[in-house]
Amino acid sequence: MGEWLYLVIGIAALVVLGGVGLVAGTLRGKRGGAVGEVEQRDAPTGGAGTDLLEPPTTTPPTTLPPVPAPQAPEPEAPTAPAEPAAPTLERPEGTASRLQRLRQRLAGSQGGLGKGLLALLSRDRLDEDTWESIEDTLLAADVGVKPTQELVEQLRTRLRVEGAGADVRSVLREELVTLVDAGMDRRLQVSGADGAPGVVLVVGVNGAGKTTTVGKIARILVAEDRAVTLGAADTFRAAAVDQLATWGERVGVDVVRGAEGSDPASVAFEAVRTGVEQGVDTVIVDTAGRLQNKAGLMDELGKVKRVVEKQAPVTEVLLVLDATTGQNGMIQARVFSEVVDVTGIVLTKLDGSAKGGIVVAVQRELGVPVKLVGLGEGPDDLAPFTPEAFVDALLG
Ligand SMILES: Nc1nc2c(ncn2[C@@H]2O[C@H](COP(=O)(O)OP(=O)(O)OP(=O)(O)O)[C@@H](O)[C@H]2O)c(=O)[nH]1
Repeated sequence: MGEWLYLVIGIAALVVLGGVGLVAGTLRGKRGGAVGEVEQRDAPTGGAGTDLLEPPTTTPPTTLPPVPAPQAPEPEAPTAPAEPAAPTLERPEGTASRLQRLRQRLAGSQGGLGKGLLALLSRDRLDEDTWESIEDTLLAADVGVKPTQELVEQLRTRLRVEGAGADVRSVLREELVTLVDAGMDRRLQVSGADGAPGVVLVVGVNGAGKTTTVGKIARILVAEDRAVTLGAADTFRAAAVDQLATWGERVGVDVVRGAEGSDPASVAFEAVRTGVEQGVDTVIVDTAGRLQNKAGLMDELGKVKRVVEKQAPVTEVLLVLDATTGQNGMIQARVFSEVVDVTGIVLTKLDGSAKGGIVVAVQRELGVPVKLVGLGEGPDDLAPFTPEAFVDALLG
């Protein structure tokens, strides 16, 4: 009996131990499936009890950069609707510095004429050959035949009378100033009467520098704190209208323009009407310069002047001439002066021509003073014409 009891207890103990092992094995198998095959194989295994109790590690692999926590997008600050940037206005160059700068340029382009004359006149003997060379020098500079003969005659007389002690330079200076005619009134008529604006019509053939000159005059007036309106009545060339609009924008001056090909007279009328309405000091009108025939030109410019004068009297008609065109320029000058009452001449491109003598020739031809000279393509390269400064630039 005792032996049977030992046998039953032994079997019972074996059954209990086997059951415990079976349960533990099953539990271990369940945990491994949850983490994944690779990790289950490589992970260091601790004791069976610890695996069961601790939560699976969630540490990310160190080779991967930490994933930034997603952030809620920041609300964008409300932006005010963008306002168009105000154009930066240019400040045109003041008169004093412009004149000083341009005198030097004039001396650069015209100095050869004066120096050439001085060299010839300073010879020990002024024989016929020398006088002929003096004439040729003046003619080559476009002074014109009659003024050349007059000047040579005057110089001959004075140098003969004053003899060997004559100051050749000052004699030449005086005679040149007389030739250029210091007595003419060269002021620009840019002011109107009775509260009306001054009205300046700018005429001339295309390419002479009309539009550029209108822009440059506007800058001179703006530099003098005058209110200005521009009229783009050169409606035959769209680019001329755009060009003028740009000149205006740069100094904050209104430009009245019409559609391409519209009636120049109506644009001119509108420009002056706007100027009167806004109470500006000066309206400058750029006109078209088609020279296809005199009758057509006369019709066009005559009409512009007539309609403009319904608003305010025209105070100045400026004829723009390209100094480099020589005799051609003189022919144009004649035609324009027959069509409109030219009151002043603007000689452009004197910087690119050694033929400053055209100043004398054109004044003689038209009986009208040169009032302004263009001395470059820069926006402030326009200067009032003064005979003394001109002659000094010639003589260097
Ligand atoms: N060197 C030099 N060039 C000038 C001068 N004045 C004008 N120009 C140039 O001459 C060219 C013609 O000038 P514009 O003002 O367009 O001539 P325009 O008479 O109005 O001609 P359209 O616009 O065709 O009617 C431009 O390239 C100007 O820059 C000047 O005094 N010196």
